[in-house]
Amino acid sequence: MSRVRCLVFNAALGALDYRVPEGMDAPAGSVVVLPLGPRQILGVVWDDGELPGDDYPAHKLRAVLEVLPVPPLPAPLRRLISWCADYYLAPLSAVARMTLSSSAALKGGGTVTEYRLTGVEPARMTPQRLQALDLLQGEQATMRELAEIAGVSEAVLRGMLGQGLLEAVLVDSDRPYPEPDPRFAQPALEGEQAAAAAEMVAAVSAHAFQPFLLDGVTGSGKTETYFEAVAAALEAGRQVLVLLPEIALTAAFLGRFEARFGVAPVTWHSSLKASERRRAWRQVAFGGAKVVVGARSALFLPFADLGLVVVDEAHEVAFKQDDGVRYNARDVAVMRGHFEQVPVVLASATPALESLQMAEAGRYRRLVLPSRFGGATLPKIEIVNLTEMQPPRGRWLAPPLVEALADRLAKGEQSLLFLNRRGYAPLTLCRHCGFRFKCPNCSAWLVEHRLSQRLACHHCGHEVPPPPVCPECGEPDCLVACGPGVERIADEVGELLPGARVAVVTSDTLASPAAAAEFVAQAEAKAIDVIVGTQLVTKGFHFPELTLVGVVDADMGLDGGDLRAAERTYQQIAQVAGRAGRGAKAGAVLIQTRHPKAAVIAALASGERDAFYAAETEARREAGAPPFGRWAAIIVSSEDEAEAREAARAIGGTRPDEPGVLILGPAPAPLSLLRGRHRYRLLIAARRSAEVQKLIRTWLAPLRMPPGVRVAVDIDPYSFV
Ligand SMILES: Nc1ncnc2c1ncn2[C@@H]1O[C@H](COP(=O)(O)OP(=O)(O)OP(=O)(O)O)[C@@H](O)[C@H]1O
Ligand SMILES: [Zn+2]
Repeated sequence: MSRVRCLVFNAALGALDYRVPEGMDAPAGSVVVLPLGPRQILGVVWDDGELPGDDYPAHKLRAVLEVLPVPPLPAPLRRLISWCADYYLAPLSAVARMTLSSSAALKGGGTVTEYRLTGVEPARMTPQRLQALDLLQGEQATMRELAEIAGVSEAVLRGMLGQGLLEAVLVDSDRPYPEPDPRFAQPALEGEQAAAAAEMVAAVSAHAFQPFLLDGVTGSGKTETYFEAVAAALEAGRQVLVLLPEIALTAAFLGRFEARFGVAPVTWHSSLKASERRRAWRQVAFGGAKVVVGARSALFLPFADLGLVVVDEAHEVAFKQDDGVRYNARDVAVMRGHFEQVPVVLASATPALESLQMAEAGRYRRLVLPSRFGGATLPKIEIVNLTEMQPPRGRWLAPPLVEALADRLAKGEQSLLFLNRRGYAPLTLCRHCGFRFKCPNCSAWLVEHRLSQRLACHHCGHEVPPPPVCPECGEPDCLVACGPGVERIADEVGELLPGARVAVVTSDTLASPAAAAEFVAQAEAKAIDVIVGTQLVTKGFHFPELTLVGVVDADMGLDGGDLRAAERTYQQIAQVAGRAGRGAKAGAVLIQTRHPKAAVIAALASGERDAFYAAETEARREAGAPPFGRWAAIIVSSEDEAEAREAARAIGGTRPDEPGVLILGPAPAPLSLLRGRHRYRLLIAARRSAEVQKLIRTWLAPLRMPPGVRVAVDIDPYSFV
């Protein structure tokens, strides 16, 4: 009889032992159905000796009920899951659950019935049918998903099915994806591109772990260059994972991929339909999905034969997940490459300081693309000193920027204004009594969104329509908007340049890949004159006719005292500046600031990136901050403020005393109320050599917290709110 220890998806249960019945094959990694009391639960057979368990007597063991029809999770992936759980102090089951991310896929292949429009005109039109006919153009999905897309009930759709307006289509969830062709349209690489590509290609062929930092200025052709490594992996018959920081970038990426490889890659993100998830997951596991492009969650997919991992825009903070398992996808990607024994490419024009440091230390191989492709020049950067040139009252664009916008409009060229603030105004108050609109669940102001006519909290999603009278003093029509958001800047552009076609681009307006694709198409067709956007438009996009970038408020990210404030400001502004002048026409960038002498602004203006990074690196080294020290945060929260405070104090009271480890706090978090929970923070700052995880584990393990208290550990934190 063979005995297996299984990981089950309930952290409280730990690992459980089962018996493998005669004739059943259940090697490590097998996804299995297990009996537990009267229930059946999902589990994964784990490696012998890896998980602690008890010596439950062999004759009492219950038998594994079934091995699910998917390949066992491969050994490198199991090691990655274990590593993540250890490193990020997360329950193993929580990490493993990120791998088993399609429950339908586990049940095997099969057919799904989907529906689509037939093109038949209805005998009787109703407003709901009209809406469905409009919104379902080009869609094919299950009834439930179509109902969601169309915003009508399933009953309406069933009625349409009965009338022949919709038809059923049987979809095989195991149908293969078309294979990308590595030789479909090979570009001729320029000298430095070719040299960088050759190194990456060699590493792919060697099938050995090798992290690369592909450090190329904006528009240098990093994508084309790493595509050669992708091609090499395809030639070798292996799979590739490309991680992008946001779904909004996927649309542009798909087009470029298809132009190079003949077909679109497989996509993986949270807005996939259930049937697409099932198909993608299974094809990844069986090796039929050759190239997967996805958000950070794609990192835990069960690739059958991975040959290369690429993290594009690798400096992006969006790779850090700040709830559930708090991991950094950039770092986990490197670990995945390590366990899979394959190269990992981190591509960026503004690498994270951590990544540059790793290159400096010789752990990553740095590949440099110093100039733009095709002779395009980097844009000219000018500072607009707002203390000398003020916009008129109630406006945010200073005269030089307005002039430059008017000039581009007259020439038929495109402009981009960057302000990292969604909505119309960040604060709304009553002119009469001074009342400020605050979120009831968070310590944050409500942000006015005029397009959707809402006051919204950007932390918890709480929304209210703007009230006709002040809720405090009852005065009608008394609300004033304070400060600018992108919508307000768009209004200002509309007033200053009446003919301009203005597009607001934020996560609100580009919520889906389809919306993003539409925006890219419009911008490429020159149907947009001025783009006003948040950080979403700072990277990845390539619009050759865009010749002017205006940074509305360069100082915004600098206050707050965040560890990475200067670095992030540098990255965002350098990235958005990089959108200008990518084609034949030269670009210009105007940066509005009240602090032209601040080191980061001066570095942007002079283009002295290396000097800026060097100074930043020295400051971090002196402060013992990451990457020279290890930081971790403990966040204690409860719906009850006193309970949160007490729990945080109790944790603080048992703090370990170790040389080289400094523990600060507990202190109320800057965002002291979030989604209805009161929050306290502790910060652990340790020497690089300290075993921070072990220290936290032994510190927190004996503490018993009231059920309403949550204690979250954030290793290498990015957020300090
Ligand atoms: N060798 C090449 N042959 C043909 N076209 C190229 C080549 N290299 C780059 N390009 C083109 O130049 C443009 C800029 O390249 P790309 O977008 O890959 O730059 P990037 O370095 O990724 O830029 P960013 O970091 O600013 O997003 C693209 O349109 C790309 O197709
Ligand atoms: Zn809120």
